[in-house]
Amino acid sequence: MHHFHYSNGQLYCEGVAVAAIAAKVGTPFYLYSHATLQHHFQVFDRAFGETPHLVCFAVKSNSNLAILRIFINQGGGVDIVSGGELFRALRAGVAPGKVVYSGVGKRPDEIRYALEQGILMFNIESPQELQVLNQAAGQMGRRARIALRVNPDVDPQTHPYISTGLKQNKFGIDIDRSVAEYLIAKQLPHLEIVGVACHIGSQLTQLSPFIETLGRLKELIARLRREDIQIRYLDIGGGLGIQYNEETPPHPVEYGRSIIQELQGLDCTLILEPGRVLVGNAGILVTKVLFTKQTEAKYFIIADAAMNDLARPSLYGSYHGIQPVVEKDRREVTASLVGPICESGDFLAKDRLMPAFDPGELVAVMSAGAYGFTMSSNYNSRPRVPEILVHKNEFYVIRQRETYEDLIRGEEIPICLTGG
Ligand SMILES: Cc1ncc(COP(=O)(O)O)c(C=O)c1O
Ligand SMILES: N[C@@H](CCCC[NH3+])C(=O)O
Repeated sequence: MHHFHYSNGQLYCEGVAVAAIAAKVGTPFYLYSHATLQHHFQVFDRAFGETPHLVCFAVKSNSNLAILRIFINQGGGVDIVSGGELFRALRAGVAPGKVVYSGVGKRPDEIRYALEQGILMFNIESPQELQVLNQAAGQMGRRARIALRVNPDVDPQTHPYISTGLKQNKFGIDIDRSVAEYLIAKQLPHLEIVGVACHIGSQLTQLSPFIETLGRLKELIARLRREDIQIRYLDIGGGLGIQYNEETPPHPVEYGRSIIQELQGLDCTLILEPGRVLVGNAGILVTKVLFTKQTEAKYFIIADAAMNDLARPSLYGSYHGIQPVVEKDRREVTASLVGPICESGDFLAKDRLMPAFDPGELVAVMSAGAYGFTMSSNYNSRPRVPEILVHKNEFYVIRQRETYEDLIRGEEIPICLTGG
């Protein structure tokens, strides 16, 4: 559903003109539609109907407290990968019993924090982690609920940097070895085996890799049950793709239907960890053109947002739609939309046909709600941009623009350098 739309040649987010927000908050900024976020959650959640399930939003895709709160208010849980994400999610109001914790490198302090809070489940990614968690739980007088995150060796057919379920990836425990690890875990006194977890990659545009994975997970659960290891939760991760350009990913309803069908009679509570599909198309990045520049080789449109604000194009060569905030009659040019950062890899769109934007014009970088702000940095000492949420006919600053003072917070010049 699209709550970003044009009316009288102006881009709107729900009932608010994007240009009016820009006039108030300056550029660049991230802009999200509350209605879209809520709608995406509901559609995804309802796609699993009466099947016992929990939608654990992948915090890494967008960790703004207000956005987490929207999903939590709908009954959602969270998938976290760090102590920092746990802290955020708790601040946003999540019940610890709805938190699953993935990641290949959990630190001892992060493990203790999650144990203290009593999260739903640790998704264990190595034999050593199993031992460390058991020990930590023992020391704290707790019992940790666990799943093993298995690596099924399935090709998700996505960008190599974001595929996670192949043998050569660092993630999970080889599915063929996982039964042996489950048997070890069963002997560890401070662990309670409750689940099986898996996540094969991100931005998947086909159902077949999911289905192939489910087949392997079902087999594994059957084998575990023969070993008298009871599995209550099956966590199948996230990864459902969205349309950035010409992709045709399955609709969440189709995704849900095929999964339910595949898992009939399994008698597990399903856990899902969607990120991108909930937030990706619910947000845009709004930037302003500073200059245009014709060189001998190319035409550049230089904007005030850069790779530090949105890393995806530079990092993965990803496509994001580029649209005017205020439409006007004009030609199209083959251009690169670039930022002020001192790297030639700093582009938001490269050698593409786009409107011939003029200096001073606002540009919307589409589908920027997932892995946009969360992957942003202060490179080139650029303050991170604000995040704005539109709800009905109002807009709310849900994260303020960083200041120069914010940039140096925590830094100190030691006395040995000041001669004091
Ligand atoms: C363990 C885990 N769960 C969930 C996700 C969310 O993925 P996506 O945003 O593709 O739905 C990721 C990232 O790919 C992940 O690593
Ligand atoms: N950061 C990636 C997705 C990574 C998924 C993390 N498991 C992207 O923007 O597409």
